[in-house]
Amino acid sequence: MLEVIDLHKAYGRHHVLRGVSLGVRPGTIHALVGANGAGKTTLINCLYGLESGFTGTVREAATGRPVREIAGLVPYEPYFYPRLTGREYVEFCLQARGRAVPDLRPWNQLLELPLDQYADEYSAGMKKKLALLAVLVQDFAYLILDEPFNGLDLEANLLLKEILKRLRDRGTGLLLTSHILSALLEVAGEATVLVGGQVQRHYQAAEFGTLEADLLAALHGEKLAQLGALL
Ligand SMILES: Nc1ncnc2c1ncn2[C@@H]1O[C@H](COP(=O)(O)OP(=O)(O)OP(=O)(O)O)[C@@H](O)[C@H]1O
Repeated sequence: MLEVIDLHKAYGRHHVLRGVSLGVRPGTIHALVGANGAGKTTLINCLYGLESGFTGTVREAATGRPVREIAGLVPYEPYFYPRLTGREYVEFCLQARGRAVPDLRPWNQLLELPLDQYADEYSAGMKKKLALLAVLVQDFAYLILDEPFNGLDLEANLLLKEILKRLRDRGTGLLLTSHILSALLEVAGEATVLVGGQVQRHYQAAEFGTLEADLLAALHGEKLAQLGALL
């Protein structure tokens, strides 16, 4: 299991994460839900070792290994060096981990990327797909996907949901963030709601029915009261 225990992170005086704990189990999709600025990306960056200067524990519980050794990350905004083709980017990711480069065609028959074009000239959706391709060909035990549906068209969204469910069924543990709550809750088995850098509540799938109403109340309590006076 990927474990986050009592994670605190501040940027200067801004205390962004305040005692966050959660677990991502193998064979489950765990949704990380929260408003803009709630701390989701910061949590992922701490978990993956892209941020330092935090307190608390982030690790794979069974082995104690650093998360980035056993997990693949699709960041919120994947970055690609100029003049690197899609194919070269995937090869670079694999070589950086000392892994052999497999035949990319089977996965790319699904994702349909122009792998011989420069990746920094791809559209936003194609960039997301390329970052996905780079982790899908690596067979990680865990995947951390920050807004994976962002920028994808309807077809790619449907396909991605199916890919995620099949990975889960094969035992992969997945941590997902998305502002598209319906897509997230459709695939997730559990969810953690972050409000202002704190865990507001952990939900199991059977409790998802109340999640939207709870979020509305937590984020917009005052506005709801105002709306009540209007409508
Ligand atoms: N490098 C940084 N330096 C200073 N403040 C930062 C930095 N990165 C993030 N923050 C602040 O931390 C807070 C949480 O940001 P974060 O990106 O983790 O939120 P988020 O939940 O992922 O939001 P979104 O849904 O908009 O992506 C925000 O107030 C943001 O301004």
